[in-house]
Amino acid sequence: MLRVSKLRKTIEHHDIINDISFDWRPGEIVGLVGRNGVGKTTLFRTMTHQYVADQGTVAIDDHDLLAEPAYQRQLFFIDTQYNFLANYRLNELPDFYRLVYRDFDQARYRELLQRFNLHAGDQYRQLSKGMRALVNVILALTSNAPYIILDEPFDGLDVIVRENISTMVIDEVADQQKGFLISSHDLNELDGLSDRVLLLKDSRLAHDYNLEDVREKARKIQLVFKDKQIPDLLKQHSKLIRVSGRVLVVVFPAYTPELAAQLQALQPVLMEELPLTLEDLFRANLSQDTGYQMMK
Ligand SMILES: Nc1ncnc2c1ncn2[C@@H]1O[C@H](COP(=O)(O)OP(=O)(O)OP(=O)(O)O)[C@@H](O)[C@H]1O
Repeated sequence: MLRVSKLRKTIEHHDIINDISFDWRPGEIVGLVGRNGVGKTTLFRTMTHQYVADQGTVAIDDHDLLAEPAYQRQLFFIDTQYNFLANYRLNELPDFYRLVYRDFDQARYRELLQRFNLHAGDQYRQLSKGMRALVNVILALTSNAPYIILDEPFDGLDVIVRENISTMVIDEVADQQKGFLISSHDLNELDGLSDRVLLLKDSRLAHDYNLEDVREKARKIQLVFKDKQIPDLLKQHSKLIRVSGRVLVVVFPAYTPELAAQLQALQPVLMEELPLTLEDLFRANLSQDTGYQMMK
C-alpha cells in the first residue's frame, strides 16, 4: 500500500497543497479531481520528490520513499510539463527508463508502439498530442512500476485515443493489480474508470469518495408535476441538476424507500429514473456550488 501522510508544499509562502493524507492500494484506480491550478501536479511532484515537501511523508509498504529511495522505483510519474523526452526518438526512451525502472519491459514497449502505429524512429516532440499521451501511458505500463500516476492523461484527446488509454489502464489493473492515480479537471473522463475519487479544493483534500457507496445511495430522477411549484420534499432532499420546461432532473444523494413513497404520494405526471453520471454525483454531494469544472 502507498500511504501519503500530511503532505504539504509551500511555494513562495503560499500553501499549494496542505495536510494531504490518503492510502492507495494495488489494484485501485483513484481519481484526483480539482479545478485548474488547485495543485494536482504539485501533489504529484511532491509525492515523487521532484519538489521537496515542507512537511509529510510518502511511504510504500511502510518504507519512506525519501529515506529509502530504492522504493521510489515502485512509483511512476512523467511530468508532462517539464520532461526531458522531447528530443529523443521513441526507441531511445527505454535507455533512460531502464536506469531507474530496472524491470522495464522493452519487448512489450516495442510491441505496444507497434500496436498503436507509433514509429520507433520518430522523435517524441514531433508526435501529435494524442500520440504523446499514448507514449506516456505505454512508458508507464512497461516501467513495471506497481503504482502509476497519470497527470491529465486524457486532456485534449479524441474519443478513440481516450478509449485506448482507458482500456489499457483497466486491463493492467485486472491482469496485474497495478494501482493508478489519475488526475483530471473533467469528471466525465473518470466516469467508469475510477473506484474512488479524491477531491482537491483550497489546497486540501476536501473529500475521499468511494464511488460504489455513493452510487448505491444516490438516484437521479426525472420528474414532471402538475403545477409549477417545486415540492418542498425535493428542496429538502435533492439537488436540482436540470430544468427544461416542466421537466425537472434531480439527484437524491440518499434515496430511501420512504422518500420514494413520499414522491409517489405527490402524484407526479412523470417519474423516471435516469442513469447517474459521476458529474451528477458530485453536484449532489457538494453542498455548495464550487464553480467546479463539472458545471461546464
Ligand atoms: N514552480 C512553481 N513556481 C511558482 N508557482 C507554482 C509552481 N508550481 C506550481 N505553482 C502554483 O501552484 C498552483 C498549483 O499548480 P498545479 O500545476 O499544481 O495545479 P493543477 O491542479 O495541476 O492545475 P491544472 O489542472 O491546470 O494542470 C498554481 O497556482 C501554480 O501557479
